[in-house]
Amino acid sequence: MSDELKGHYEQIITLLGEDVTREGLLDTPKRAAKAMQFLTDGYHKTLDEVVNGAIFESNTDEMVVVQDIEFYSLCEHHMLPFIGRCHIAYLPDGKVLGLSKFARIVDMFARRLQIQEGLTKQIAEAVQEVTGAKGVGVIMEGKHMCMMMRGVQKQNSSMVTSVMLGGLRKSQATRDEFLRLIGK
Ligand SMILES: Nc1nc2c(ncn2[C@@H]2O[C@H](COP(=O)(O)OP(=O)(O)OP(=O)(O)O)[C@@H](O)[C@H]2O)c(=O)[nH]1
Ligand SMILES: [Zn+2]
Repeated sequence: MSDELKGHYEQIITLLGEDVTREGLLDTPKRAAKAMQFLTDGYHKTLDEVVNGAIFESNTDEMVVVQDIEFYSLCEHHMLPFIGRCHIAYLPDGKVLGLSKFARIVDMFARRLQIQEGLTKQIAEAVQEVTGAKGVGVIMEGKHMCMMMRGVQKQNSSMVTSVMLGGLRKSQATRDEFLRLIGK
């Protein structure tokens, strides 16, 4: 697979007008293939693997917030990066999830071709599925290279998306608490 991808990168680089035999580019097709495979390795992961059983019993029923999880994704329209921060809140129902697993869930979905809205929803639904929480909220703030480096070239724009499930959807007060905790 990697060799095939490497061959395609050789063609792409040549079609872009470069000389793949010049010294600086000799290993570039291989590196590019490897980098792209890393940036899309979310396709080869499952929620079970990523969570690895790190669900713990707990009698806490207060909101838990994990904020400022950085993400790096690729937009499905241009395959250019969009990057930013993700904030996750949940209302535990007898179980809590290992802290690092929130970041692993974010990476698993971010390392695919995505639009930010879909990414936000997939993360929220995954957290809901593994924790069985009474409510889940996910807010993502992203900067899209396809809007900054090309196209309309707006360097200061960012996109905010949110998905609220269960108690975070139903209760304005709970949503407000989430926003307050992340300083919004
Ligand atoms: N809603 C949404 N749109 C996105 C996201 N990433 C990129 N886009 C948009 O997808 C659209 C694709 O529009 P097209 O007109 O088909 O493509 P294009 O000619 O390259 O568009 P421009 O970017 O306007 O030059 C653009 O408006 C992008 O800004 C995303 O995560 N969510
Ligand atoms: Zn794009």
